[in-house]
Amino acid sequence: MSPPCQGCFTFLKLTRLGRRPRRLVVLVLGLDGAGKTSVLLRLQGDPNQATKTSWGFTTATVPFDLPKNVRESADDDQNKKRSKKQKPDRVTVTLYDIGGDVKIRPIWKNYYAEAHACIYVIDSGNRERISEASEALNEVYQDPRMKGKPLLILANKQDATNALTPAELFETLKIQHLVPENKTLVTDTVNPDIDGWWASIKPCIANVPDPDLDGSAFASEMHILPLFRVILNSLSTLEPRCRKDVEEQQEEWDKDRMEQRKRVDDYRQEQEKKEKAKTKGPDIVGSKELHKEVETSPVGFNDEPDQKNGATEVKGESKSTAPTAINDGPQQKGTSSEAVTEHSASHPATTLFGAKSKNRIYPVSDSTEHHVQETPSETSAKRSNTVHPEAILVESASTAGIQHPPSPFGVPVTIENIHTDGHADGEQSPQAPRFTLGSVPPISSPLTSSESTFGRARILAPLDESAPMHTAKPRVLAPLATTAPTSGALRS
Ligand SMILES: Nc1nc2c(ncn2[C@@H]2O[C@H](COP(=O)(O)OP(=O)(O)OP(=O)(O)O)[C@@H](O)[C@H]2O)c(=O)[nH]1
Ligand SMILES: [Mg+2]
Repeated sequence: MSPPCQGCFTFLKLTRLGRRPRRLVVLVLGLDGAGKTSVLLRLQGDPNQATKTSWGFTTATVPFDLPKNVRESADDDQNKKRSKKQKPDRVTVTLYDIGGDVKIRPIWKNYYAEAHACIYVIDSGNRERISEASEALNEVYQDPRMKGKPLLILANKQDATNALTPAELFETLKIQHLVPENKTLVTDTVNPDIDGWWASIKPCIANVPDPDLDGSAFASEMHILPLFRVILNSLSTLEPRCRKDVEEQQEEWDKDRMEQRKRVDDYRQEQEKKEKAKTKGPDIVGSKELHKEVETSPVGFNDEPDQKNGATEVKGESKSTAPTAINDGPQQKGTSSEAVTEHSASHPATTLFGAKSKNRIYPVSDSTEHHVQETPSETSAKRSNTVHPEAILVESASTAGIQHPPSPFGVPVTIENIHTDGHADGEQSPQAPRFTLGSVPPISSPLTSSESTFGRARILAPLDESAPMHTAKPRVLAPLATTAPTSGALRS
């Protein structure tokens, strides 16, 4: 038998000897304020940072060296010596710290497929919310994509007066029925037997820096390294399962996207039909009479085309036929067609715009592709010849659902997720090789109780600064349905 080539040999050496870092994916979940971000900072050796509520998720990719015999290393000298001789397994772990607020919890499920395990953080000092924490945890592990995956429960805030002990949590959480066959759920009082380990509950204080406990020591102390070991031991079954789930999820998202695109196309076609039906008589573009009228009567130009070019029609149609909720309530300053119409009629810039741009009623380009809405926005103009994008609010199930939708316009769009605290995450559609971020007019009215903060997005049509005037116009924005979730990063 011929010896393996040098490259193959190196590869074999790396994999066989366990030196090749393996990437594990672990979700860090729990209610808001439980201490997830604090745990993450602690693992990264940076516990002094102040945390604030995470509106989205943060990821940290951290390398860890797993001692060979994690389970015995604490109390068995022989094993200690033996494992010292053996090189540790090097793993790279991507930890997803996802916000725990009730409004953001729906996005947790978007990460189940790729996760190998979960660290669930509980504020053990907050007895009023233990049942909520238990419900949320049960929901996670009832999902087929999470069932049976290793779980570590951190009974955090053990420094709080009246904090529940791990044993009390063990009783309260009611997750025994989720324990897979031949696996055990253990509290800190039992040294976890790695092979039969499904879940462990570990007392934790995440936000108090301890000079003797760096990230790695903290991970070891908190059963986080044993958790990684459990994952490694089950990787041969976990990995194919994750791959299959991720593929299925991707297919589902692609299907959603296609359906969404179809809805938008149908909507557009319907709009076009109605628009055509309203422009009775000869086609506007071919009408010499209209040309004449436009050139001689700027006032008529402003009034008449507004009725015809789609601005008012979009308003009417969006109310009655939009496949998803287009909210053109008063808070959408400059976004509803109503606002557009008022603006067109009253703002002095309208005349200027109308007089300048014949494209207004004779759209030059791609009019079959996009409706063109040509009302200038006086508030957000950044350059004199820029027509600023109008926006609509759409509703969606969650932030994840609107984070990276495919552009419904066939051109890149910018998505702004608006949050209760007023901050917005500018997100780009994946089809956005380049676009200009429009300045987003603030939402002036508070969100109504029926509107989830994460259920609203402002979608801005693109502006291409380098494009000729007619292509830099704002588009009439079609409604966007609930869309595929994503794995992009939201700022927290
Ligand atoms: N007393 C005490 N406070 C803690 C502990 N761990 C975290 N905290 C504090 O609890 C608060 C919330 O912690 P975070 O880490 O931001 O909580 P989170 O789970 O990330 O919360 P969301 O991002 O809202 O989901 C912060 O003020 C932390 O300093 C702990 O062990 N003991
Ligand atoms: Mg957080």
